[in-house]
Amino acid sequence: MERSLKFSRHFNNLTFLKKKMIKQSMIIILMGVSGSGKSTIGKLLADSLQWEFSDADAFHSPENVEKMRRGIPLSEADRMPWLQDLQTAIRHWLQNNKNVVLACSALKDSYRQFLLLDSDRSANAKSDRIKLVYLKGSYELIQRRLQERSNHYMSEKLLNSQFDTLEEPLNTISIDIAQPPQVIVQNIKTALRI
Ligand SMILES: Nc1ncnc2c1ncn2[C@@H]1O[C@H](COP(=O)(O)OP(=O)(O)O)[C@@H](O)[C@H]1O
Ligand SMILES: O=C(O)[C@H](O)[C@@H](O)[C@H](O)[C@H](O)COP(=O)(O)O
Repeated sequence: MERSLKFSRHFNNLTFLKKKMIKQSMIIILMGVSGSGKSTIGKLLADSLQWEFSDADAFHSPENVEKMRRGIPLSEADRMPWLQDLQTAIRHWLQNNKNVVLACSALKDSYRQFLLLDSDRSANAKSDRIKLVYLKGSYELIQRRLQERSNHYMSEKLLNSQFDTLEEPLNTISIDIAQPPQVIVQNIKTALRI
């Protein structure tokens, strides 16, 4: 009895040490309105870290994509299944210890709460494995960039509604997007200390 108790304590200590030694993966969510540079910066950042890159655009249903193509803003109900799928993906990455940069508009506080606070089941409160980075820029700058962007379904007419829906995050790393892409990537890495 005494022996088996000792063994089980020893085993628990080993499991604890093993957990501490395995470096836990991280998810960086790059958020901001359409045209703020989430995909461009996200790919560069993921490349420079040798992490996976994922674009939340790819999680939208064909119906959502068609709506945005026609210049109709998504409703709360349109976004719910999309956010649900993104939450499932984040859980999967965390469980499989994958480092991922995710480009995702995450315009409202409630969406961020859903993705950041409710995705990491092992976290008691806020997950420290999911980092949020806000790509911040003026309407005029982003409008100019959207006018120059081609091969994208998103109608530039939606920029007004994107800004109307946007709730700027507080107490979050906020990066000025007026800089060249490589400078932005370096600023994000510096801010996150990675
Ligand atoms: N820092 C930057 N400087 C100049 N152009 C940029 C910068 N970031 C993005 N762009 C350009 O702006 C447009 C929108 O960027 P994109 O990455 O598609 O934004 P989002 O994914 O947020 O919609 C693209 O044509 C992209 O090449
Ligand atoms: O919630 C939304 O209204 C959309 O998610 C939107 O914010 C997102 O930005 C689009 O997917 C367009 O794609 P781009 O951001 O790449 O333009």
